[in-house]
Amino acid sequence: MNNKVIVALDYETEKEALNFVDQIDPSLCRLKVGKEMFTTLGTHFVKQLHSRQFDIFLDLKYHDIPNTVARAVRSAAELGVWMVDLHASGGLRMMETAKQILEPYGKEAPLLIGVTVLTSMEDLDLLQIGINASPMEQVIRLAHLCQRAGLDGVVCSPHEVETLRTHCGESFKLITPGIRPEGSEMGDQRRVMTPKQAIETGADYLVIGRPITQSPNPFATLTSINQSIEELAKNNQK
Ligand SMILES: O=c1ccn([C@@H]2O[C@H](COP(=O)(O)O)[C@@H](O)[C@H]2O)c(=O)[nH]1
Repeated sequence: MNNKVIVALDYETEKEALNFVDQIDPSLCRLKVGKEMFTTLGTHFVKQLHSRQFDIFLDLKYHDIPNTVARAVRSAAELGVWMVDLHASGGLRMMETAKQILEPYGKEAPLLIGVTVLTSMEDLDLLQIGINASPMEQVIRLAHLCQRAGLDGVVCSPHEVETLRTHCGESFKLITPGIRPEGSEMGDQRRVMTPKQAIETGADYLVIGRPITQSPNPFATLTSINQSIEELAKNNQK
């Protein structure tokens, strides 16, 4: 079971998404349902993926007042997703309230993850929204806040993984979008690494969308990424 790759299912239609999903199985990857597909298809789509036994990361990046976010997180828990996220910049009280509402679910609760600084952002983007800090500084600050709120981990770029591992410890989950296999287009992403580099730096999970979903052969691309990760693991065991 390769547990490291989470494929971002950012398709326009259910048909396109299921066409890909039906070529793969849960031993190859987990799946991320984000704003585009959830807004179009809703919980029905997540249930369809669950019926195929996939672990689902519901990536809706909640950012609202504490009560609203907590109730949305509870709905995600009721849906049975494996992981759900919120924007850490929503603040400590928002995150603590979301964590508390998951208490009755015990071990069945989804992993609750804080989004730090979007991987599409660099220094200038932060300055434009009034944050006079580098992405690294802001990610560290928000990751500490997430830990204080009792969250299970953060979304960050692969560039911050090594530093966060030192600051936040081994069990704090580090989820990294901004993954670009060699030769693939950056698109809107800014803080990127290849799958191999991201694993080497210590990321727990790699979120990969367009390099797989827009590949002429998504199955082959996913397989080749998995192979490169497995080779690394084998080499590290030697
Ligand atoms: O900081 C973030 C947080 C979330 N994402 C999401 O990950 C995927 C990445 O897709 P690519 O096509 O591989 O760029 C996408 O669904 C984003 O919403 C992120 O990129 N950065």
